[in-house]
Amino acid sequence: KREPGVWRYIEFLPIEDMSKIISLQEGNTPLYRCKNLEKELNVKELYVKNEGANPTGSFKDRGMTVGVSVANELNIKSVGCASTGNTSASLAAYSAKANMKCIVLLPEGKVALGKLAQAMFYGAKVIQIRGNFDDALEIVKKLADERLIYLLNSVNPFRLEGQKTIAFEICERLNYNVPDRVIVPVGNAGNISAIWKGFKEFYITGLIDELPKMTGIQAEGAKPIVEAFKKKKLEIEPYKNPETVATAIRIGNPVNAKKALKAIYDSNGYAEAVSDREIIEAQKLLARKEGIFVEPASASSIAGLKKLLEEGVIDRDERIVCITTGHGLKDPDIAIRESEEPIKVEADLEKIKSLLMEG
Ligand SMILES: Cc1ncc(COP(=O)(O)O)c(/C=C/C(=O)C(=O)O)c1O
Repeated sequence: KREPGVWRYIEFLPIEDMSKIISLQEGNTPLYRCKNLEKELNVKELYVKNEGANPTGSFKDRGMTVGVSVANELNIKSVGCASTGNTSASLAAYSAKANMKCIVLLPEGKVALGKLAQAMFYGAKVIQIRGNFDDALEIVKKLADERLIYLLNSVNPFRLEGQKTIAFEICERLNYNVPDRVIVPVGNAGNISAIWKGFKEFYITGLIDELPKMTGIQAEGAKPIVEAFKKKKLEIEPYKNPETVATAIRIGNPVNAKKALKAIYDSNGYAEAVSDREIIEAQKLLARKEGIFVEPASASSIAGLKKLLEEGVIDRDERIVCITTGHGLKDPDIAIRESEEPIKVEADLEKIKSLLMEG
């Protein structure tokens, strides 16, 4: 009997020497049936695939276990990436286990606290640049061109090979009853492309006989893929200054835009943008209705579902899977800012009882 997790699907993964695999037992994340949210949103069948349950708290671990294992096979000694945070946290962890040097470039002041703590604590060399993610990516690409680092952003196809296992797990867990629609938050656009690749591979091998509509959600202030989709184009107009509270997807020039748009067109899917307010409301709804705490960017898939139901794009009787991509603890500042103030009081029973009465 095979262990669950990314390497359960080893025949679909690009590794020759299994002894070189670097794994933190990633994958095998929960697929929750969200009956409370179904009532709230008036949909028939809604699941949430919570990638926040991965070892470093995001779906990036799926891509990194494969990317770093391949780097290990190639006897690479130093790896690097640009990151809005989660990629750097994940690469720092996997490269530590692989005994590789790790350098990460982050947009100064725009990385959520938990992610910065991870990258630092796992021992990566953390460089904060005065610029945004896209500026950082341009630099690490040049470092890679000069062979100074092995690049593990999602321009590296081995990253997508690991992330496609999200589709495999959804299929297995639903006994190969493929969802009608899979909704994914989109930043650099690697994940939606990878998930589509996974469904297609299960289709080609005859394990499933239908394919889901791939639906990408971006933030209003960083939606080059949504704009291209609305014009039915394959080329994007990059954003010079992407802006959103969902800093994980604060990306203006997604490297996988073409792959993502092809996935959306080929699957008869859709792309939509949501406001920061809609993202935060969805983040709160998911926590307070289903007990699932995710970081803002993750909740954009829920915000997008709500919006597309209201717009009549998504039918209420579809079987829907929303991917939530990162744990809520990644961004504690926003969670505290968006919550009711704690009450400060002496440790006095009567006082506390009176507070309980207030309800
Ligand atoms: C929580 C969360 N949700 C969604 C995305 C978007 O996925 P892609 O569309 O595959 O980029 C990210 C991406 C983060 C980085 O790009 C990075 O960490 O550098 C994320 O962390």
